Amino acid sequence: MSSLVLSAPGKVLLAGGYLVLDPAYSGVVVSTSSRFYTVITPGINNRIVVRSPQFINATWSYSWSISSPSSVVVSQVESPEASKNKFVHLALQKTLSLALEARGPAELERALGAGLDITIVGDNDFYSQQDQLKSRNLPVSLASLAEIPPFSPTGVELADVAKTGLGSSAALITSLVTALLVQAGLIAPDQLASASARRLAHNVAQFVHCLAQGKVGSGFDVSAAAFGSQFYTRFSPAVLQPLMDDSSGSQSLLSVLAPENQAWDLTVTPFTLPPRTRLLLADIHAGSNTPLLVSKVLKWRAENSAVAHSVWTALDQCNTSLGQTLARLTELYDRDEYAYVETVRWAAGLQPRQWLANPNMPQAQSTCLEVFYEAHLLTEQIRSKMREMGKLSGVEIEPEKQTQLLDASVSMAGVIGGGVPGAGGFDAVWLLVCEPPEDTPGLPPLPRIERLWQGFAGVAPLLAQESKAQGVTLERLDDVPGLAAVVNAEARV
Ligand SMILES: Nc1ncnc2c1ncn2[C@@H]1O[C@H](COP(=O)(O)OP(=O)(O)OP(=O)(O)O)[C@@H](O)[C@H]1O
Ligand SMILES: C[C@@](O)(CCOP(=O)(O)O)CC(=O)O
Repeated sequence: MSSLVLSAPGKVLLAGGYLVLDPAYSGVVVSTSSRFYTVITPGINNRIVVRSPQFINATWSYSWSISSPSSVVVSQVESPEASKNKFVHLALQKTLSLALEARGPAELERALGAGLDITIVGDNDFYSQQDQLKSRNLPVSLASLAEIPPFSPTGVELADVAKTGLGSSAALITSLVTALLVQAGLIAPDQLASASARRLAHNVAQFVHCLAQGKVGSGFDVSAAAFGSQFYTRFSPAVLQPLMDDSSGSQSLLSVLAPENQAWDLTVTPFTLPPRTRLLLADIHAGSNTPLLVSKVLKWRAENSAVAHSVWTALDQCNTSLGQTLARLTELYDRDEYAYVETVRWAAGLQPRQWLANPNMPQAQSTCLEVFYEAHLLTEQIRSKMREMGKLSGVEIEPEKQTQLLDASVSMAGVIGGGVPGAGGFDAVWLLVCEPPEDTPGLPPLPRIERLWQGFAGVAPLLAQESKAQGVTLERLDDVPGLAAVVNAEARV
């Protein structure tokens, strides 16, 4: 059976939380190796059946009707036990409407055939696996997480799952919308990497995500899902306003969502973490209510504009410098790989405050070390400013428990820095850790940090690293471990 598979990564906003809502400021976003996958296979009975096999009561069945020449209506097929999924329903409705507008009814009928079967799954990291580890009697470690089968069932309904904050809805929508755009012939599979295909996928996903959330956020999560790790400056919400206000669905989607539309004024500057460093996330088995945190912080900002302006300005300087410093490390690697790798070996065995202590360090290495140390200082300054923002606005941006976890973690040998990502609160926290070559003497930082975290109740690492692939990607079913098994198990039900 032919299958079309699209994946999109999750995200970690290392720096720029709250600020990135304002187009005057940027964020540093890392896309994660943890991804959402959408698999489309031919269906039957003129139905689009969408299944999320990791959840209980998560199959949604839709019919469609095309009234010539310009309207398609996607309706959920009612059944007493059917739950609703606004995100999935809107992705279908809006992407098929766009396909009808762009390619006409005959092409849309062809794309839908006798129906579509769609399976959606997310890597285990999007959901806390701590209960799984407990029930399997496994110690809390990266090795144990790797033993949990891919796309493991959560045992609960979608509304009740403990999320880790990696942006499940943005990754889900981006993979689903892009898969539908490919299925409908708006994106040729071999063109997906092109700038215009990616922009189309981004624009449609951004619109659907905003509509499903009922508001236009900064959109950094959808941008990371579409384009990969980046420095992100938001688009003006005005570009989407006509579509957000169009309750009758009569507005042209194509004129707003087309990649050529210059009103999409976001800035995406591709970025990667420095070589021989690793992103490491700590799930704290909780998850944040981002909209609530955002509304409180923005209310405080509006009521205290002078103080807020000085906090925002100071934070922005640190955030921008952190982005530049990380990019500079990659440049230093490109310029002198040997000196860079020797620096990582040295830094991996010492706490940051000891890094600059050797007066006999060769010049090229001490230059590298100074930049690593600068990155460390900046992450600490950002944490301190974020705590100040939280204190002033009465919001737990870096709650006391995370402060303890991060303080202990960032004083470990080989840890460059860390922080609370995005809106902060109880989402998984991040660290950037040195990864020295294997022949480096001594225990590397990663297992030492795992051991440290085992002393913190309710804390577990996640497998996620930085995504090697840039943004939304066409996959082969058999190349993704465990994916064919979940899709085929579903098909047998
Ligand atoms: N596996 C899935 N299958 C189908 N729909 C999903 C899935 N995961 C998420 N969703 C959709 O996304 C919605 C959750 O979106 P919400 O904005 O609350 O999460 P989020 O902020 O992206 O979460 P997080 O950043 O913590 O991962 C769900 O109600 C559902 O509609
Ligand atoms: C607070 C905010 O800037 C970041 C939220 O990030 P996260 O979903 O908590 O990772 C909100 C936004 O950018 O839409």
